[in-house]
Amino acid sequence: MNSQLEFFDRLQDQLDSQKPFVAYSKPENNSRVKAFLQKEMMSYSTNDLKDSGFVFAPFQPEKPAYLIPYDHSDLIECEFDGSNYENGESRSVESANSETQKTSHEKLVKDAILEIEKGSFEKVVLSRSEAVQAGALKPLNIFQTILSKYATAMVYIWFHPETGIWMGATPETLVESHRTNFKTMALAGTQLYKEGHSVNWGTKEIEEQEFVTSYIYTALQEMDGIYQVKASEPYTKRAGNILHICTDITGKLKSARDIGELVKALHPTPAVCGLPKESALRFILDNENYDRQYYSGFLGELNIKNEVKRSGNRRNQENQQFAAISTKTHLFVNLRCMKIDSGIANIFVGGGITKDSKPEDEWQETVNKSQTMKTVLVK
Ligand SMILES: C=C(O[C@@H]1C=C(C(=O)O)C=C[C@H]1O)C(=O)O
Repeated sequence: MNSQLEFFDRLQDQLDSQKPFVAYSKPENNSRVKAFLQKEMMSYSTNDLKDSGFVFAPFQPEKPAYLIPYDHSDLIECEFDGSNYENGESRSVESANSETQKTSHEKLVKDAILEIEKGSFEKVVLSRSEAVQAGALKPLNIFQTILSKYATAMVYIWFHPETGIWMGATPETLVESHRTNFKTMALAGTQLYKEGHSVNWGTKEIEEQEFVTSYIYTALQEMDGIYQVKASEPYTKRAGNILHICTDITGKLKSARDIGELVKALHPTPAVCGLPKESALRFILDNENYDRQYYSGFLGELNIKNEVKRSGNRRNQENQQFAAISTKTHLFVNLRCMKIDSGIANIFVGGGITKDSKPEDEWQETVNKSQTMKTVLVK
C-alpha cells in the first residue's frame, strides 16, 4: 500500500513519461484506489478478452480494445482521503453554444422518432459531446475531485498515448464475473434526484427499461453455454444527481474463459445503443454526426487472478487449488465520462429514445447528465 502522495506522484510520473496507466476506485470499496502502470511504451490490445489486465474498449464493437496487461504493469494502490476536496453542491461550467446544440439534438431526436414510427427500430440511444473549458485544472486533480464526489460509482482516469486522457464516474456494470458466476444489469430510465421527494416513474421510463431487461434476459437465455439466468425486481438506483431504474441479472457460464462471448453478446446493450441492435447502431453511426470513441464502450478489470489464502487443511486441497487459479472480471459501461485534451474537457452524454420521447425533455436529460462531469471542473 502506498501513501496517497506517493500514489499520485507515481501517476504523474507515468503521465509525464507518456506511458499508459489507469487508476480507479470501484463502488464496493470506494476509498481504495488501485492503478495499473504499464512498464513500457508498447501498445497492447485484446480481441477475444482472454487476456489479463485492464481493458478500455470503444463503442463500436469491431474496433480494437486497448489493454494494460497485468504481466507488464506495476500494480499500486492507496487509501484515498477525500476530505480536503470541495464537496456538496457546486457550481458548474457551461459551454458557449448551447442553443445551437439544443436545436441539433432535438432535431436528431425528432428524426429518430420518425424512424421508430416507420418501424425501423423500437429504441435508439442518442448522444452528443460538449466541449467545456477545464482551464488550468490538472487531470489528476480533477480525478481526485471525482473520487471525493462520487463514492458509489466506478471512478477512473485512463491514459494511453493513442486514446488521450479519459475519466468518468459510471454507475453501470456491463459484466461482473467470478469463476463461472456472472452478473449484469439493465439500467435505463432517468430522472433528476431531488432530496426529500418520493420517486415515481412514468410509463415511458418503465417501458424503456423493460425493453432493456427483456432484451438482455432473452439474449442470455438463448446463448449456448449460459445457464440459470435470473432477473431481480426493478429498483431505483442513484448516480450522483441522477436516478435510474435498474434490474440485476445473474447467471452461470459453462467456463470462466467464456467471458469474451458473453461480452460480445451484450455490448453494446440497448442501454447505450438500441433495439434491435443492428438497425439502432446504423442510425447512430449515420446520424449522430460525431465519433463516440470510448464513450458508451466499456472498461475494467479483465481476468484478474484472485488472491486466495490457503489453509493447511489437507482434505480441501483440490478445492483450494481450483480457488487459487480463479479469476475475476469487472467491466463497466463508459458513461458520465469526458476526454481531456489541452485544457478542454469533451463531455459525452446521451439518452434512450422511444416513440413516447419528447425532444425537449431528451435534451434536458443530456443537460442533467452532463452535470456529473461539469461540477468537477470548477475550482
Ligand atoms: C446513455 C447514457 O446513459 C444510459 C441511458 C439511460 C437512459 O436513457 O435513461 C440511463 C442510463 C444509461 O444506461 C449516458 O449517461 O450518456
